[in-house]
Amino acid sequence: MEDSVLTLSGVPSPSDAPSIATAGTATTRVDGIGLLGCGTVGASVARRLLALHPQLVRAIAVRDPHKPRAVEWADFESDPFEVVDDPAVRVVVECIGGVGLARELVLRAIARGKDVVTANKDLIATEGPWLAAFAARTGASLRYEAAVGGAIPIVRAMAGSLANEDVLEIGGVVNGTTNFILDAMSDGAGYDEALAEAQRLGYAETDPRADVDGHDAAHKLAILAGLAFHRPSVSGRIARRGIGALTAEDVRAGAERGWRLKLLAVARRVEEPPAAEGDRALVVEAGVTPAYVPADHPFARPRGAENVVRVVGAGCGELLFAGTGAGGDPTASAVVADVVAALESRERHVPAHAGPDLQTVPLRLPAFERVRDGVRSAIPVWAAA
Ligand SMILES: NC(=O)C1=CN([C@@H]2O[C@H](COP(=O)(O)OP(=O)(O)OC[C@H]3O[C@@H](n4cnc5c(N)ncnc54)[C@H](OP(=O)(O)O)[C@@H]3O)[C@@H](O)[C@H]2O)C=CC1
Ligand SMILES: N[C@@H](CC=O)C(=O)O
Repeated sequence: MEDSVLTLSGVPSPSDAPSIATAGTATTRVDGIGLLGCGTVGASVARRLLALHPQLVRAIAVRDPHKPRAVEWADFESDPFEVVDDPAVRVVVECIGGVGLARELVLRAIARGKDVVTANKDLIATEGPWLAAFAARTGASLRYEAAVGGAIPIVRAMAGSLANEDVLEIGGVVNGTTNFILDAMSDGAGYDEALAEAQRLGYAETDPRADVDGHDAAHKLAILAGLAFHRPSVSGRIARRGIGALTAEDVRAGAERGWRLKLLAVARRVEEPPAAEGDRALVVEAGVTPAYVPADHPFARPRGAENVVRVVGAGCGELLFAGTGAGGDPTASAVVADVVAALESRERHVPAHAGPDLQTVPLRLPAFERVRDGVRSAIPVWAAA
């Protein structure tokens, strides 16, 4: 039983998990909240939680407790493990990011049966499938609405209202930083100045290469695809191209034809091989790529740090989820909703997927090719309905 949880097919199985898993799984009965990280997202979360539930916030851990912050809190902790271990903390809110320390902290919280809320798409898109299975074993819950689309409630919609939909396609514009940059470039700004502004506004990841190289969008697409197609799905298998090589000339060439240049992240069903031993295998085309989008298409609409996720289902038809996809306050809105759901335990947490991993093949789109100054460029065009 233990092995089946820790070795989900094709998903990395951290070697330290068994010892942590057996370290203690007692579920606490308190309602305290422990916040890990108080940066762009964490500070907004702290302000919202302190306004809503001041008596429930037990501890906030940061790297540098002496740094000035716009959060009214007297005693910042420097040891996040102490916050996780605090018997008064039942809900651990991870806003540190990355897959090193954050992963250790989330594992520890789950091992102790505590509810975990995280905005960390990197962690969920690389280890989410087995973390969810691990949480199911210890009685913990794992919620990550903020990991995709900032304030847009797409994770909850996919895990709840659309859980039984036959999804044919999911995706769209899921990275606010790159959308902000491409938008600014179409208004005449330079790439570097637009990126610097996105960083100043708190949209970009700590290392902005995660945004511009398409990693962040691939993480979000893996999470969406897992939810849409009910299969363990990790971002390392998603074909990815970023926006770093795009020029103002590329933006202009599209605009002349009525197209906007967007970083798209889309997964769509292409085939379904015959059932094997009761488990349906499922293949989807998935990719992150810059693409020209006709100006009247929903994918062309996001401005600045906005995102749009389109779900196309056999039953529901086309559904659009749009809104602010990055920044402290919009992301905190989703984090706090998860915290309240965990406190009230009134909604089931995001399900652990079973069965064979989602099989992905690269997204195929027609390309617009042109030669300028002897250099050939080919940028895909989103021509689908
Ligand atoms: N920014 C955004 O728009 C969005 C971000 N996210 C995700 O939210 C998460 C946080 O992002 P963001 O707020 O932008 O990141 P920041 O870099 O602004 O904040 C990170 C926080 O983690 C703290 N931290 C780092 N190391 C430690 C440590 N060893 N012990 C305790 N605390 C530590 C930092 O402390 P200190 O302040 O002392 O340096 C800081 O408060 C990431 O997973 C990100 O991908 C999700 C959606 C949107
Ligand atoms: N860096 C991310 C932040 C939100 O997820 C983005 O730009 O979308």
